[in-house]
Amino acid sequence: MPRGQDALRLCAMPLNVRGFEIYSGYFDVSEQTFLVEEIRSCLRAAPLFQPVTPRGNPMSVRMSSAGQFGWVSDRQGYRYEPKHPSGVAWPAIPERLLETWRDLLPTARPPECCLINWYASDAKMGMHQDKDEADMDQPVVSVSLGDEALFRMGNQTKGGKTESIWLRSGDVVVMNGPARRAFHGIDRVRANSSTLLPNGGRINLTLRVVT
Ligand SMILES: O=C(O)CCC(=O)C(=O)O
Ligand SMILES: [Fe+2]
Repeated sequence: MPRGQDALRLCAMPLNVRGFEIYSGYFDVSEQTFLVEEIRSCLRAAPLFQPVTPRGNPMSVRMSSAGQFGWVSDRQGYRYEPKHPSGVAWPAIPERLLETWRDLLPTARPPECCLINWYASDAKMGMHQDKDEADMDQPVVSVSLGDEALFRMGNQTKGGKTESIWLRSGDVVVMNGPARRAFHGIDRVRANSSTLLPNGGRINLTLRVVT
């Protein structure tokens, strides 16, 4: 159920926080439900796994990917791989997400990875930069589904002042320009703040150009 161009334009004015463009309520509930179904189908082909940091610490977020490349982390480091750890190819990126990318970023190259992050209510993601991509001038698009999460936005170097915002189900964040290289992370998830996912938790989808 692709949404009409007019509907897309209605939410074209994002909130700008330190260069992070936040499209609040970009997806309505029926579109969120559709996306969850699409992601469930991706996860049947490429199940969630628990990544380990290069230092050997398990991450609290479980992950998988769709697209030509998937992001993985283990003792060998952070990187993109053409296959899921089980050896199967990653499933295709759902068309609705490709459409969103084209809507928000008509001049960017198409995304080659959709990282699927799954947060249980106690999961978080430490402050980091997205910097495993070859062309860091290409934007990143992030979609939030399910429980709300406190998203912290910092600077292009570690430390300094930060600002936080609660991301809700259906929100989309574009990281482009200086914000593309800015530190960011998820401090916490607010349990039971959404009814989208029957067992609670949060899904974050991050679209990226890898090569
Ligand atoms: O979960 C989020 O909203 C952010 C995810 C993120 O920063 C990442 O996957 O690199
Ligand atoms: Fe990130």
